[in-house]
Amino acid sequence: MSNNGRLFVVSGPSGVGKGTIVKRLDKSNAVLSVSATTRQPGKGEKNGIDYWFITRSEFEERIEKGLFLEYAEVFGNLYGTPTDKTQEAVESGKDVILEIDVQGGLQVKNKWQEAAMIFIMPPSREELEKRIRSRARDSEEIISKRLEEADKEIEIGKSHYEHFVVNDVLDKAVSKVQTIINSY
Ligand SMILES: Nc1nc2c(ncn2[C@@H]2O[C@H](COP(=O)(O)OP(=O)(O)O)[C@@H](O)[C@H]2O)c(=O)[nH]1
Ligand SMILES: Nc1ncnc2c1ncn2[C@@H]1O[C@H](COP(=O)(O)OP(=O)(O)O)[C@@H](O)[C@H]1O
Repeated sequence: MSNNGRLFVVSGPSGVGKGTIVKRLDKSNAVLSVSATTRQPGKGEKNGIDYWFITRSEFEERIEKGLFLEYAEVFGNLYGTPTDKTQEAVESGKDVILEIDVQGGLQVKNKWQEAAMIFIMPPSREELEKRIRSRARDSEEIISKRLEEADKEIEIGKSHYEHFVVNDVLDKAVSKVQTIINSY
């Protein structure tokens, strides 16, 4: 059928502002995919809205059953995109936005060549560090891990993604991502 929605992968280092950007995209013809994760819910996070919070054994069971479009371990926790919800949305003509890490992004691209790959870049390393700190939820150890990982993610992003948006001024970054989505 011709009126299927499209898949948009949005990746970028932790703290760059992916979550903030995707929340502000036009949802009239697009949905945000809700991932499953084994990490603990953060303050104010709701099951089924921010993530599907499940145990590691439930997650592993779902891997065995082949229920994930992609999954990856990020900072010690498993994260995955449920295939059924994505499929349903796409078949109903909705675009689906996947805010996932680069490992997952590459898996999606392998299975679904038409997926559009968008990478969010920080204006600078200093600004990235500031944003990670501004969330005030990570320990020093986790913060330095996230920064180390950021360099690796950016390298992978540069070689495998098609669209790059620097998240400097938020409104501008949102409209650039929106323009990319609208161009498909
Ligand atoms: N591969 C994959 N990565 C995901 C998924 N959901 C979230 N992530 C990524 O996991 C990382 C950690 O997410 P989270 O715990 O929400 O923290 P934060 O995004 O860094 O604030 C981020 O890079 C997310 O993009 C998913 O379903 N699959
Ligand atoms: N353009 C921006 N300028 C300044 N701060 C931003 C900008 N975009 C996002 N932030 C802030 O940076 C922090 C990390 O953003 P978040 O969306 O949680 O990142 P990610 O989902 O990539 O981990 C949040 O405190 C958010 O409010």
